[in-house]
Amino acid sequence: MSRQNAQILFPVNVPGAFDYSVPEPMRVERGDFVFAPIGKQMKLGIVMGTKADETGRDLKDIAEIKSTRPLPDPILDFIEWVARYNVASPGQVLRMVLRSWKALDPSPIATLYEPTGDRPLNLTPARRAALTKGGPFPARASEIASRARISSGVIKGMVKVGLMRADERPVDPPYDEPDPELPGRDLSDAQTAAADELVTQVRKDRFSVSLLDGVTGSGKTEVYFEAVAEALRQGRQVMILVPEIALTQAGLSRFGARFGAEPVAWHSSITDMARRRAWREVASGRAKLVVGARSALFLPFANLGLIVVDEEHDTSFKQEEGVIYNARDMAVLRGRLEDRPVILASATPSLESLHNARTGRYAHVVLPERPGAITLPDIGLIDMKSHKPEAGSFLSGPMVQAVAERLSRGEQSLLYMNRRGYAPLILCRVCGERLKSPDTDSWLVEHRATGRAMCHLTGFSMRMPRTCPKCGAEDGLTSIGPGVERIADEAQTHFPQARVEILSSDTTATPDEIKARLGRMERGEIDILVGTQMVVKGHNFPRLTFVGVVDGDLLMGGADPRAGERTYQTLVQVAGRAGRADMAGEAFIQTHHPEHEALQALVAGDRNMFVGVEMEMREMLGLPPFGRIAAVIFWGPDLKKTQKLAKDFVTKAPRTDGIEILGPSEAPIARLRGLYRQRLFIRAEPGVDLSKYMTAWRTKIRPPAKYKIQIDIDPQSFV
Ligand SMILES: Nc1ncnc2c1ncn2[C@@H]1O[C@H](COP(=O)(O)OP(=O)(O)OP(=O)(O)O)[C@@H](O)[C@H]1O
Ligand SMILES: [Zn+2]
Repeated sequence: MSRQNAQILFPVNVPGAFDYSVPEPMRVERGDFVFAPIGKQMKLGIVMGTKADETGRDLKDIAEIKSTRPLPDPILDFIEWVARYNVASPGQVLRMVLRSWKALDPSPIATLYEPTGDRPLNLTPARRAALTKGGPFPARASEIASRARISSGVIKGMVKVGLMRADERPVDPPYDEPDPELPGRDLSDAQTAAADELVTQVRKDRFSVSLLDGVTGSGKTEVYFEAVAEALRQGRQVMILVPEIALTQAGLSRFGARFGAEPVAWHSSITDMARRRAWREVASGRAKLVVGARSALFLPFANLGLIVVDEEHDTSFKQEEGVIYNARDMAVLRGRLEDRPVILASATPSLESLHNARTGRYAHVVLPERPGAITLPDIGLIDMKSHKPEAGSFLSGPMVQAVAERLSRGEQSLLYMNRRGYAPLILCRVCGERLKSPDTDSWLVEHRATGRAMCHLTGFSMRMPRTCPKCGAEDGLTSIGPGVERIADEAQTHFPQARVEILSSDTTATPDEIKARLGRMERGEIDILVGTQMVVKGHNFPRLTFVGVVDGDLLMGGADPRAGERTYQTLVQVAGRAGRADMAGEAFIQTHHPEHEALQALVAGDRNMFVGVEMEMREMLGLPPFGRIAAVIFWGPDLKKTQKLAKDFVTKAPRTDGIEILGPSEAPIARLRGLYRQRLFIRAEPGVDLSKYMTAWRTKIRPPAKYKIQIDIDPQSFV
């Protein structure tokens, strides 16, 4: 046998894998974890491939194989494909897979204590505290001690007298198994038909994509639960991707209720310990049901059976930093590499997915109505040109009237305003100065509840100044425009007796407060809820019958070719929160442009009309799904040099047919955290491999230190 060479990929941002020699008698295989020297360090990497050494090159030796489960083939392929598609380095993608090194080792073993069940009457206070306040059990002595505010010695004493039991156990136990045989809800005929179609795809046990396209409240979740149950019956694992803000306890409990065990939750704010446990259990194939935000896509499933992307149109599936990728598209790619079915669910599918369904690439599974006698809400427009509120007010007469009616009937209203804080602009009446974020092209937003002025782009915040920072005038600063806090104030002024609360993803509200507020809303303890985007996601409030959109024009305009689509999607989703139980719902949208086609389609309840107009426009302009686009953003500390970098980059464009270059020009956010931003768009005809083209282009220029070239394939954000 000849000596083996191996290509090792390290989780670092370098162009690719490095060749190493495998010293005899060591043998490695694709997917093995190894230690190898890189620079002066010994680093853990992964074997991407091996070959017989024919060249006799002088290569460094691999130092050691780590004894752990190798990464499965499909995820190795996935790493390479994600990198290629998004013009990133495979090492950066590997880093997203290996979020927890400790997960590669078996669970640490510790001495864990739990009560024996013996409970004599004459307990000392410390021992009683250990039993009543020390849980959940089993736990380490130190954990019990700190929860019960006693010393660890007490617990050891309890073992001696038979009140506690001590065992050596893994700290990270496996999760409870979901049970696919628990009964779901009784499905309507339409829901049953849809569920059957999805179950059939799961039984075929190979790659397919189904678009589950059902109106708001039609029971999409109940329907895809049947497909999930089928995959679990096969003994396989299921990955469900949801928008990050849908990962609330209420959201997870729904899975728990259906399958008898809480799913494994994966998102950006879980603890390191939870991350390690989840990763290890997913890799072993034991964790069966994972519900996660977009990064769950990079978990190393051993035996994946089904991928579901819920709210597939949602913009939060796009990661905008580091490796820029769209989790919905990458989920379809992962399904293809794993050769397993994928379900994309939405009440407002993206035009790309609709196009794929219409052209037959995706199966189209449609739920045209809500189950039973429940109907979709009626939607009306309020023309703000003829219903102008007084200066400094933002709710029109008809809107206030609609809320008043609900209040008199004991029903709930939701006022949607997608702006956090009190007012989006702080202006000096004396000198005209606007309060701006330092080093960033963005206005400061007044947050009255906390008394601060904040930048929503960078997180900068300062105490709300009393005098104008420019002219020094006292009491000259005034707030322009509405945010949720201001709308809540106005609603409270109209209805002094009403229980008004705000729901927004603010730094001031802890997850527990948000949970409590959602609970009060569900139980009918809030009359008027004023909320941002956060209220849109998947909530069911049975007594909510009126939705008022304070500013229907907010999402429109600008240079964003997706603005129409976004407006339509958001408004359908917000309106769709009304009348989901047995009381009919209604929605009003305040607008200055009632003639806008997205609004007209909404009122007519005619999605095809909107989609038709939008598709025609996209086809004419060669935009997705009829062509592809990429964005390039140039970042740098000096304006002139950033402009020059962008221009130089354009001169290096490889010559190919079917490519059009637009720009460079200043980005709408021209300065962020002190860095200037220039921007370029590339439009490609359908047949062009845009990723390959951009990769070739990218290698022709190396930005100077402190300058950055960022490539975004299929951009969703146009700032
Ligand atoms: N067949 C049924 N019988 C009883 N209740 C049902 C049935 N189908 C759905 N529901 C209930 O209707 C509500 C809406 O269902 P679900 O959340 O699954 O809809 P959805 O299509 O995912 O909604 P959206 O896209 O608007 O978030 C839920 O409270 C759900 O439990
Ligand atoms: Zn001033």
